[in-house]
Amino acid sequence: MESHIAERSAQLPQLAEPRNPGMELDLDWVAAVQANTSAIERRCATLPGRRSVKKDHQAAWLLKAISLIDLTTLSGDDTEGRVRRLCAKARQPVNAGILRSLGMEGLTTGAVCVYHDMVPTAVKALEGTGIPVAAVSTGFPAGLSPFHLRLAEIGESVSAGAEEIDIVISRRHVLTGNWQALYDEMKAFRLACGEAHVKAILATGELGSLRNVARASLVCMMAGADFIKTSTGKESINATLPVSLVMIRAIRDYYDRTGYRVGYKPAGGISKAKDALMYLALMKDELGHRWLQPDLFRFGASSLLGDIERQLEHHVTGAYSAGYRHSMG
Ligand SMILES: O=C[C@H](O)COP(=O)(O)O
Repeated sequence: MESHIAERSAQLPQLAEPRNPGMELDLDWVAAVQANTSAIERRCATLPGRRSVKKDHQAAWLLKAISLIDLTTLSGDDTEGRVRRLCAKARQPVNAGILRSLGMEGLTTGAVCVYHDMVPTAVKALEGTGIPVAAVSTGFPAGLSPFHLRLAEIGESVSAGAEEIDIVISRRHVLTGNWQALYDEMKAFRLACGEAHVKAILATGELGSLRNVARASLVCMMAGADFIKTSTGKESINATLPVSLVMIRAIRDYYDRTGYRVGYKPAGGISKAKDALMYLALMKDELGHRWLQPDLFRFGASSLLGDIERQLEHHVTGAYSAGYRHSMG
């Protein structure tokens, strides 16, 4: 059992994906974008029943999910100690004995995601591991600080060693249909990131309609986003399956039209292993295996890993441990 679980969860050899360079803003394409809400909701309603994977398959998918987590702490009371503990968890996400028995020693999370002030601590704690640090930026979560400060914040996080920058867009540009302003803003953010990869947080729960989500996704990709991400985790509605379907299909359309693969990051409120499996099934159905690699898919999650660890422990030992035994920070 062990070796084939490891085999099934092994990542594809690292593929060199060219970065999305973006393109001119194509307002005709943006205007033509539609989202059929009832068809999208019908499609998502079929997911929970149809896609349950069992036993060894489930363990393999859960191990895969771990490699795709941006292990996150974004709290006002974050301390260096909490971030160091989180980084230790990113380096060894599951109890060593369990990983050994599943043949998955060396497994890590996809990244660690923190506020700017915590970047140096995380970079130091992850030295030599190859695990990147992601910084939320641009006045996260509201994104309403002065524009020049939002650009400067990106630069400071990159200088401090963040390899990934999660920016927040100005929701008002979407709500007022000012696609040029959204495009210009996103383009400036991408430029400020330099070599660091940029994830565009749309805050979908605040965009008013699925059509707006689809159009904002497209404009951010046109402006050079490496990833599009649902939420900050601070909106009252965060990642959902319908929003994910809309964003994933926007990614597919963009790929079909330009040949560039953009990544997807659902974030906020994903805390159960079974929910993670549903997202992975959706990705596989809509975009295929290539999009299940850390360079093209991440979960933004602060507590998902704890539940996955519990499920894996149950898989190996037959018993569930209490949730408090799997705290993150
Ligand atoms: O980007 C990540 C989110 O802020 C995490 O949200 P969560 O705490 O609901 O998992």
